[in-house]
Amino acid sequence: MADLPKVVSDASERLDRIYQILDVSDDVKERLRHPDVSLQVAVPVRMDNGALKVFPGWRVQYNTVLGPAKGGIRFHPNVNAEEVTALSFWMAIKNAVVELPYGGGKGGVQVNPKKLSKLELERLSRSYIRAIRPIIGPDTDIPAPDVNTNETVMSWMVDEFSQLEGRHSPAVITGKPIGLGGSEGRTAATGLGALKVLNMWVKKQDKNPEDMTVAVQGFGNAGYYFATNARKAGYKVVAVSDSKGAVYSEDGLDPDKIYQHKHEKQELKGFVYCDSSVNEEPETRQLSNDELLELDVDVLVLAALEDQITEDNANNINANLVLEIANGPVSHDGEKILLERNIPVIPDVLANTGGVIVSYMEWVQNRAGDYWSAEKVEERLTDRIERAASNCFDLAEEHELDLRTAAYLKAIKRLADAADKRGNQHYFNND
Ligand SMILES: NC(=O)C1=CN([C@@H]2O[C@H](COP(=O)(O)OP(=O)(O)OC[C@H]3O[C@@H](n4cnc5c(N)ncnc54)[C@H](O)[C@@H]3O)[C@@H](O)[C@H]2O)C=CC1
Ligand SMILES: O=C(O)CCC(=O)C(=O)O
Repeated sequence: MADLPKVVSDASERLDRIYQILDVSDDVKERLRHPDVSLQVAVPVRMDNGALKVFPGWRVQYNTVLGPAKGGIRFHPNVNAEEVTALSFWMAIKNAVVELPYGGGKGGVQVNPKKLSKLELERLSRSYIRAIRPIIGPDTDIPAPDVNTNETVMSWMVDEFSQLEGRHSPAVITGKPIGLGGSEGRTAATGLGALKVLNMWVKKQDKNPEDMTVAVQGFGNAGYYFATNARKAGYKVVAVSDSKGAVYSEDGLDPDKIYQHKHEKQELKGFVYCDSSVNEEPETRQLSNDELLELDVDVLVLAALEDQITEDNANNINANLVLEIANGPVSHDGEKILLERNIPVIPDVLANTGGVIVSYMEWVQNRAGDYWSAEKVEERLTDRIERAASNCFDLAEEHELDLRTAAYLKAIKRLADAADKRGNQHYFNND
């Protein structure tokens, strides 16, 4: 038997604590330690110069006891088997936390998409779908966007799958543009959902958004929609960053102006804001990414990549609360230090579920052929994510757990119940 995935060994202490509270059979415990399917594929691409280049790709399905696998596709130079396995495990947990009828799924290609032309990117997207086609489908595994993939990439992928199947198959992938069966509200859902969870926490602490400062690491899809909605809700967004650097203003930034600048220049660096009617000096200043992480703010929001807070820098964090929108931005050891220092972490498996919740609604709409208004989507998102947040906050209080362990407790209970109900033969089809 291969070594256990690192994500499982990292979570083992947390799982042991959960098994003290929940009665979970040894069979289910053992099954949860291994992904169902882990597929590595070659993704060949004809480059514009005529050469053939092969990129490694993966699709992993982790525990599909609750339903088909669901989760995004990432294009990034650091993608590897271990990362995709961890991301698929977290998808299994988060889908169970928000009570979706899905297991965990995640995919990725090890590539720097910024170095590809648009046509090369389209060929890569189609080639990846051809490679993973045997294991995906509306009833088996439903991909979606993640880092460096977007609705255009999803359109090419749906088109490729539909051509291979010989029929239009919009429900195979979510995060599509509205004209191709996408849902209202999907693009903003991850950032907006995270804000709704933060608002619940703030209300519970008897705090007021207007008195709170926020720094946001990562200014892509998730970070931008969080920041712009947080500002509208009254929080003061004092800093944001992308991979090349950060900008800061004590008086608060306007995320929409920064978005415009980033769109024009492809980076935040160089963004300077000055309200000349009040001040001739620039009100913004540039920071390094590390400086952003160490700011003395009420909420530090992590919306970039994994392992941004680890045992190496957790002692330098000065925020009062960490909100994880990225998947896995605080390492296992980093979190231990934060919790010892009384800095709570609102975990990814709760905070970033807005995206997959609206993906689920897109899938439901595709299957019913009935499309909903933006208001209906937001109302359903709010209802589902607030219910999950409230469950996790209550479980944390009741069992004196940190919020991540409380979320895992809820998830493992659902996964174990479903496994038990499916019966012995589900896991032991040779018995
Ligand atoms: N887009 C979605 O619906 C969902 C995304 N997530 C997670 O949220 C995170 C971000 O995803 P997206 O916004 O979709 O990706 P994206 O590709 O749109 O944006 C990522 C952003 O992070 C920045 N970044 C990368 N390294 C950085 C660093 N060291 N410091 C500061 N900024 C850095 C990039 O420049 C970019 O602005 C990922 O972990 C993803 O898995 C989770 C749930 C759903
Ligand atoms: O929308 C989805 O299906 C999944 C999004 C995703 O990859 C994630 O939540 O990490």
